[in-house]
Amino acid sequence: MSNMALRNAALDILTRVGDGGGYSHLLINQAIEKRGLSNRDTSLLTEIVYGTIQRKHTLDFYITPFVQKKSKLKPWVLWLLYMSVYQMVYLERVPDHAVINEAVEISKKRGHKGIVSMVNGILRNVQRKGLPSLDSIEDPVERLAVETSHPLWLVKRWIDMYGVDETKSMCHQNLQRPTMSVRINPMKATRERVIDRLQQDGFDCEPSLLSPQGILIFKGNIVNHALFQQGFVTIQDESSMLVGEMMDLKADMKVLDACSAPGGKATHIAEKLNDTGEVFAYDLHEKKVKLVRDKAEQLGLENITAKQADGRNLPSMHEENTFDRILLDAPCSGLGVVRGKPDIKYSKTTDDILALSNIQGELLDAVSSLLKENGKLVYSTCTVDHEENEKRIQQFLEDHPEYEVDQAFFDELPEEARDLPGITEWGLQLFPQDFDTDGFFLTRLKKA
Ligand SMILES: C[S@@+](CC[C@H](N)C(=O)[O-])C[C@H]1O[C@@H](n2cnc3c(N)ncnc32)[C@H](O)[C@@H]1O
Repeated sequence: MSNMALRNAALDILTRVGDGGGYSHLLINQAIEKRGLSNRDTSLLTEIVYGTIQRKHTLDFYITPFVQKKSKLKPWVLWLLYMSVYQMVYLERVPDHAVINEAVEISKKRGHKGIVSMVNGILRNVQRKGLPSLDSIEDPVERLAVETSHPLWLVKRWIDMYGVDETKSMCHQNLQRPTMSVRINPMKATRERVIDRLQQDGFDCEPSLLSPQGILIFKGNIVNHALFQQGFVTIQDESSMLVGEMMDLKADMKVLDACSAPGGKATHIAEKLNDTGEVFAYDLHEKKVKLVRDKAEQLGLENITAKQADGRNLPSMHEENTFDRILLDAPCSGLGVVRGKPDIKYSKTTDDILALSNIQGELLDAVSSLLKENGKLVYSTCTVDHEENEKRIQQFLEDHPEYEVDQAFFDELPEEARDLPGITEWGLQLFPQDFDTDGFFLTRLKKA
């Protein structure tokens, strides 16, 4: 693909994301598949699209002094400016003059002469005069928001919840690319053998501290490797692996995964049961249930039954006191995964958080009756917010005196995770800066 075509594709994706026409990770995947992009093109397209979205607020601060009537610009022109300045500031291997020439060529194809000369003028001014200094922002919270490209309301909310230092680290960590991690399938190979094989094939990888099944991959494309294609490993963030580790699973157990798609944790649970017992995996969306079935099949697991259901209706489908273990990996605002899905940090609102917290409460209430006495229920989210995590659990326990936090959970955490700042009486909030994982909350409750 030519450089021009690649940047045009990037601009299409950015403009669609900006219009609310899709999520960047899905649009990038579609573009890669549709155009059959090479590894080099895939990596540059991903870098430009993610990088531009990830830094959007900072880029806006940078271009504002150079643009008159910014609010009147067509969305594609604004995204072209963001995308170009992103490359000029953050991509050292792309020379500024090449970025400007390509932006001008793209403008010629999409707009009239006035737009072409405006884009050319703005980018040449940025190049000649340099960027405005972030030091000009006096308020330290606003500065943090602009510097790390987070909405101001979110930074303020996190500071109120977790303090300035934790929020600062989290905002900076959210700008880093997530480290790839995979989970080995213990029914097919040991972690040592998989690491040996990957290293022989030129991968830079090491064992995870959070899961004995986890491997961190710093260099190497696992998706193209036979071990991935043959179901020896599956891609999963380490924080999610911790859920399977903390479920206290034993052979022959009957386990409910109420919100299971795409099946990362359901398959982990099934592996831990060593293909004994039974995992009942549900999801609200039929289309997504297929992903759970596909993943189970890819990993060669036969102890998962995946079906469509609203988790809130499960009491009408199963008897009370049926399951030994329940996982509620709840739908959430996703503010812990903004490194990999940067669109999320701009699109979520406090209303979304409150609405999700209500649904989480309804799901918890619904599944709670299905747990056997002395059974254990793990609740998790990939978000960083009290409302959906600690307060959600606190409220549930107030409404359900038959439940309590299982204190053994804290002792069973991996040693490295026992003193984290996110540990409270309600569970563990993992911050992305703790282990370079997603921001993630998990806790384990037991039914007396
Ligand atoms: C955090 S994701 C689950 C990820 C999954 N546990 C995994 O590890 O691959 C939350 C899931 O909940 C599903 N969901 C949302 N509302 C639901 C409901 N009322 N009942 C059941 N599933 C629901 C979503 O479709 C989504 O797939």
